Amino acid sequence: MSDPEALKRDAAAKALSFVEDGMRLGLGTGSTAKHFVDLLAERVAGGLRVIGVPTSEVTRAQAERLNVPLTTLDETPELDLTIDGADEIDPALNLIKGGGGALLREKIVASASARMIVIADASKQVATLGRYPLPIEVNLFGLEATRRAVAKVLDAAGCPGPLNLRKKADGHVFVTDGGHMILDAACERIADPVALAARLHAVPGVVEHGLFIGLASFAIIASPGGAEVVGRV
Ligand SMILES: O=C(CO)[C@H](O)[C@H](O)COP(=O)(O)O
Repeated sequence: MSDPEALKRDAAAKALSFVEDGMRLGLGTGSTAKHFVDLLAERVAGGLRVIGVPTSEVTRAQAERLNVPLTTLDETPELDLTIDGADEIDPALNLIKGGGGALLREKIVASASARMIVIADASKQVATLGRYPLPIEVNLFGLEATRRAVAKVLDAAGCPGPLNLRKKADGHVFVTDGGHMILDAACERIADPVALAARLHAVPGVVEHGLFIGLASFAIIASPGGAEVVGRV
């Protein structure tokens, strides 16, 4: 059995080979992206000049601790490359993201980047998105009304539910960096991610959802045989 952390680190290490001196980077969130920031920091200590926009307060704290220079999208609105993990990756490189709750900033940062590399171990590859619960970030105002409207959209899309308000291990409601809540939708199989993405966006109160359509340029997938590029570099 391969060590999952070693696989994530392999994917992160390969992604580092696409980072060039002077690049403006989007820094992802999650355990795989954490490996990337660790490895990037080693290169920065060795003289690599980059500047990064973190996709969460957790990643910001890590990057600051490791002396990776940071900026914001207000100062640096266009980025060269974002490197981030994913919860699921389909053959068209559509993604489910947001398992770590950072989907809103992750999507803003990826959208501001010329390219996005997804790093993951092979367990994240699926034929059809939906096995992993789809995170939907919602405003606190009108939460129950929004939840019902989202449930209708999911029902029409063939998602059986349940639709759960995300809670932390201590039982308290999970609050995102933007001060919102997350509804996790059990879909099992998302037959048409593009249509579902559009319908979720149309619900007032939905801030963002974890379907990342057409944002990933390519993926680096690590398995015990090595880390392979999936898609066109
Ligand atoms: O979208 C994310 C956080 O919001 C993460 O990228 C996703 O959950 C994957 O995390 P990990 O690398 O820990 O499996």
